[in-house]
Amino acid sequence: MTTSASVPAIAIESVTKRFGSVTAVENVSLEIHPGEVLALLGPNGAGKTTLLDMVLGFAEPNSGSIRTSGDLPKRAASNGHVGAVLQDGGLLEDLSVAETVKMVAACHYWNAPVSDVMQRAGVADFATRKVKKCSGGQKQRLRFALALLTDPQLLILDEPTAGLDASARREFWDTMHAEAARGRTIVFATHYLREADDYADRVVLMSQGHVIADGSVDDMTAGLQRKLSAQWISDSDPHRWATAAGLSPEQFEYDAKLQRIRITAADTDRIAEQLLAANLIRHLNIVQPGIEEAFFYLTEEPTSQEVVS
Ligand SMILES: Nc1ncnc2c1ncn2[C@@H]1O[C@H](COP(=O)(O)OP(=O)(O)OP(=O)(O)O)[C@@H](O)[C@H]1O
Repeated sequence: MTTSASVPAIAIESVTKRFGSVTAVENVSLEIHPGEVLALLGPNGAGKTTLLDMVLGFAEPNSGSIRTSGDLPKRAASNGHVGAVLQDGGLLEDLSVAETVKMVAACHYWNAPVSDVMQRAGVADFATRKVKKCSGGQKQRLRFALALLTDPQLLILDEPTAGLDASARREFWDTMHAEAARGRTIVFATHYLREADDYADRVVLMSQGHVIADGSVDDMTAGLQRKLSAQWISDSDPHRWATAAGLSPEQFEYDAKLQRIRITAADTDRIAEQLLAANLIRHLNIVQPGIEEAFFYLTEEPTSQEVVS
């Protein structure tokens, strides 16, 4: 596997894709560098699959250009420079796992040693099992083995762990992590925000065909409000304190039964210092917003799905 740091792994320039009256992707530009692990997030219909399909050469943009390792997507894919794990890429149910890998290997002009690929993708242990007897997680590993056959510099994964249980997801990502450590560029679309947080160096958030945020999870959560909670231990009225501190009723809550205050604010550190200095609270807890909060805030998805620890 060779990578050149000077040529972007993927260069997307002002790309727009329409389906009739629907604009699935609008004027998107992105540069993805060799060795990056990038998560593509966004609500249903945001344009993630359409963008990945264009990167893989399955669809053509209406305008703009895409290059993968400096090449046209179709050429890069046919040269084996790009591997893809798609959610429901077809598999022949009556073949065994090993037969499937060998058959697909035979279709390539060049392939990495089959036994090595099977080992790396974690399918060697169930190599003789028929595809129809494999679990969802095992089938995804098999698709992953097929994607690795040409030793591609770039791996594109569209919702690779959709429908898998937590342990199958973790096993899949452990394997993927090892491939990222080998310097492969990995771009994956997911609805599991935790996966983006755990495995990606960079997160691109799409909504309605546009890129609305691009950076690390820390960048995306930096400006969000934190949540402070603590036990109120003073005889004074917490509401009076909150008003004097300039907190609005939306920012301040007091549970008289539990004697706990809850504050939502950007400057919780300063507020905590004041409360502690005046000996008003104990058992202080400040929660930093995570990727879920950033996602729902930026995409304005309903907050009922918000996960607050
Ligand atoms: N072949 C197609 N014909 C017509 N419209 C399409 C086609 N493919 C996608 N679309 C539309 O383009 C928009 C973007 O869809 P896309 O599948 O790219 O979104 P997504 O972010 O991958 O969504 P999801 O998370 O639900 O998979 C949607 O409005 C979708 O209905």
